[in-house]
Amino acid sequence: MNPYPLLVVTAVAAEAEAFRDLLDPDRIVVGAVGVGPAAAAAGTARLLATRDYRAVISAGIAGGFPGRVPVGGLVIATRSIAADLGAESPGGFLPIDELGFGTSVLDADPDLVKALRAALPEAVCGDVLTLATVTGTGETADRLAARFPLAAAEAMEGYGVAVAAEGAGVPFAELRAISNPIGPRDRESWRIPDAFAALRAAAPALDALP
Ligand SMILES: O=C(O)c1cccc(C(=O)CC[C@H]2O[C@@H](n3cnc4c(=O)[nH]cnc43)[C@H](O)[C@@H]2O)c1
Repeated sequence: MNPYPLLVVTAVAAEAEAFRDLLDPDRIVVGAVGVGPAAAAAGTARLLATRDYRAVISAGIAGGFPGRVPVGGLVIATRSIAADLGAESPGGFLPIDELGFGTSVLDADPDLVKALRAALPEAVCGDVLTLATVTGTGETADRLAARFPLAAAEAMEGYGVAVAAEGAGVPFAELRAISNPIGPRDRESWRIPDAFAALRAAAPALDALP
């Protein structure tokens, strides 16, 4: 058995507190590193530099693509995709992959995904988009859904955590609980307690990861 702890990275303290008390601190370290891909990458890199970890998980709440995952549901990322990293053009969005500046798509570690799927059979598996701007119109939601037919959710940190994990040579995965549908902004309707309940229900699955 790998002796090193698992690192679970959330954006805000409330997400970390949602399940920290359910996890053995000797086996799983939970850290809140800030909102957005830059804070996620910098904060994860800082934590990974302090000690050895066997894997890193980006976890927290997210928006879900309507019809692909329900509010209150869980999403296991097969890939974390920086959906707004690239350039606009008259012919459409050009990801950095097409600009020759690396990749906007990072695969989750297959062994972690397999273990999460086994422990959370009710979770949806799909791409999770990382955006610096929360989608707030139906037009943007439709455009993203068409550009990313395999995307189940969007959040603001996964790709940043994945970049830091890749830089440190540590396996990465992303687990999201859906607090709101992606679409016209209606912050009052976000069901954060339901998403936190889903995160708490997923705590044993984190404990079971290799
Ligand atoms: O208001 C609260 O009680 C509260 C508690 C925990 C977290 C929050 C946040 O607003 C955290 C922002 C966090 O949420 C992710 N998120 C959630 N829905 C979406 C979305 O539709 N699009 C993008 N990101 C979303 C995101 O990862 C942020 O870090 C509030």
